[in-house]
Amino acid sequence: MSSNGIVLELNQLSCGYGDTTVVSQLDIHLRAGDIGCLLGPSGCGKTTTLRAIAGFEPVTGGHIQLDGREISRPGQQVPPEQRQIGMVFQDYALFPHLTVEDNVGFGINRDPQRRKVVKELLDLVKLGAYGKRYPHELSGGQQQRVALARALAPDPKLLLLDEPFSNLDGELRRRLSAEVREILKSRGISAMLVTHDQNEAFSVSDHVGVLKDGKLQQWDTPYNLYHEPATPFVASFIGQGYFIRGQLLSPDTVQTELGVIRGNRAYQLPAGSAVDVLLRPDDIVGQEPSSLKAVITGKTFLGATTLYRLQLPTGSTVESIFPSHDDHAVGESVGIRIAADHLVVFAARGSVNVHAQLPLEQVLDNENAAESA
Ligand SMILES: Nc1ncnc2c1ncn2[C@@H]1O[C@H](COP(=O)(O)OP(=O)(O)OP(=O)(O)O)[C@@H](O)[C@H]1O
Repeated sequence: MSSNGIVLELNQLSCGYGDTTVVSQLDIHLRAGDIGCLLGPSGCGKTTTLRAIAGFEPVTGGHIQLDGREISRPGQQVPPEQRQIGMVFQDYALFPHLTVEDNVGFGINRDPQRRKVVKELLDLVKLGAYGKRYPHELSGGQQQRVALARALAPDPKLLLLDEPFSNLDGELRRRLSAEVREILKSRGISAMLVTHDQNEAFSVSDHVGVLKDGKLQQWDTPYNLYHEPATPFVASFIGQGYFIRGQLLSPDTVQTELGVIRGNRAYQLPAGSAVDVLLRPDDIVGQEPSSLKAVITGKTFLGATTLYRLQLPTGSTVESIFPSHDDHAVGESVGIRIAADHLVVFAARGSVNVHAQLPLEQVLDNENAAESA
């Protein structure tokens, strides 16, 4: 680890294919022992970034440092096998003709401790009894655990995981991702994951970078990405929610159709500015009696809770999570109240009409237009 506790640094990193820049001026610092994640829509450059870190793609701008040592810059790069980076791929990529033990020990053939290390790692991934089996005799989840043990055997400085759970489904996927986090944390292993699954990103990682069109929108904790999104894109890509139009009354209060809402900070916009206020389903709760009424237009039963889509008197739509025993029918009018600790506000890109509600897609289109202007 370098003296500042950072294991991986991407500084103004750019890379691409031929003349096409795919990833542009990325700044990411991963602390030693942390699990980072690159998250974003298909084609935003997640895998390209991971491959650049691994040394499979040259960089066209900026540089990458691992453990205080520069490993990539334009025209110069340390070969992948000399980077001390382990990789786990979506398709496991195990050697079919080698036993589980030999797969795990493959990268440490000359290590006198090989047997001991292999045993320890197989125990770590809960496959101690499977050493003599071949990959085709294992389930998908077990094969991925072997791949993880194999990647950890040479004691890498950093582990890269490219969509490691996407060949698995449902419950197994959720369980294995939690297990992998526990394994990495128990050994203090630094890792960077690529996924397009937000739940997976949140359950595995300490920090998540949201990419859009090869640019980093925000590198932050899952909590902050959800509650303090830095851009309208992050606000819409992460979690659920609707924007309603508002007007800033003072640095921390906004007039909206749901009344005056006080935020948790001073917003850097002049009083009177038109703003778009993000309301997540957990920012609106049921309350009876309440002068604030909304009509239920949609209902999704989620088990412990129910997600309701609500229409406000002005026609705007918001969503709200109710405890599931607080059961209502579509068409019913319910009392609500705002319970937003973290009020997320962006400068509105349209008219100052407080009651106008922009569809999210339009907010994003406006943002795109502003970016390319
Ligand atoms: N070998 C290649 N040659 C040329 N273009 C490529 C190559 N690999 C990827 N690209 C392009 O680079 C862009 C980013 O691809 P990348 O695989 O990094 O995206 P991603 O975010 O990982 O997407 P996904 O979630 O779909 O895997 C895409 O437009 C893709 O078409």
